[in-house]
Amino acid sequence: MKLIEAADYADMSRQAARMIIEQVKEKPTAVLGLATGSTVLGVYRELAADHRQHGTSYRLVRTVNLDEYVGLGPDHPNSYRHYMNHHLFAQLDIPLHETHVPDGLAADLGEECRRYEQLIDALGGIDLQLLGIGRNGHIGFNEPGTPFSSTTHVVELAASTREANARFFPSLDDVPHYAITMGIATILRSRRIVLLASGEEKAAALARLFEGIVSPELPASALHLHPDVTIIADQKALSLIPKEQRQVDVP
Ligand SMILES: N[C@@H]1[C@@H](O)[C@H](O)[C@@H](COP(=O)(O)O)O[C@@H]1O
Repeated sequence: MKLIEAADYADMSRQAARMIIEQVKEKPTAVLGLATGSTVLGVYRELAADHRQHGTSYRLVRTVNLDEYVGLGPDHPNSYRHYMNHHLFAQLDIPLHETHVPDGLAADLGEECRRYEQLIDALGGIDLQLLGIGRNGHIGFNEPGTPFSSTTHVVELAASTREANARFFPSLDDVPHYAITMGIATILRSRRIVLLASGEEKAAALARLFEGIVSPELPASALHLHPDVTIIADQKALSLIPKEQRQVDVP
């Protein structure tokens, strides 16, 4: 694992966007694995600005998102499909049919999970997967206890995750209880992974990640098993890790 220490949220966002832009320039047909949430919003703003100002093209890029709420469709303002269309896809020249998000309205959710898994393989696998991290160390919606062998599956959201995401909904009761998420094994099949962390509320999860213990109790710790992971974290997210311990070449 490689750590890039960013000064703050804006610096983290710029550095992550730079990596994505370089990936797309190097391989115009790249498959990008994308995430939702607050952390990655700055990255998407940077990509949109770069597209406007410098014309980086996404015409041949394909994308797959990590997860989606069960029961929320593209028109629902809180669905991840809606988020992606609004914050990123509408700002780029990417054809919408080349962007993929699990279908939270699928009648047969098990079948949808199998379809999504096969789709990722059919696209040739993910070149660069962008990740945020939950306060409990989740990646995608893989909550603590999820086996590292998991592929795309339906998950019941932890109470703490529903509470953390309630800020986007009218009330806690409106937050869905279930989601479809890429599994840990799906994420680990990506060729490169970039995990972002910003702010004090992520400091505890990041400190546990830096302890180097590899356990399903901290889903993000599966990233220690991957050969090409870059963490870009700002000073607040790193605040519980003494400077001399900011080495992550473990285990
Ligand atoms: N499913 C999403 C994750 O994909 C996201 O990375 C994480 C952090 O979200 P945020 O960036 O808003 O803190 O939690 C959410 O529940």
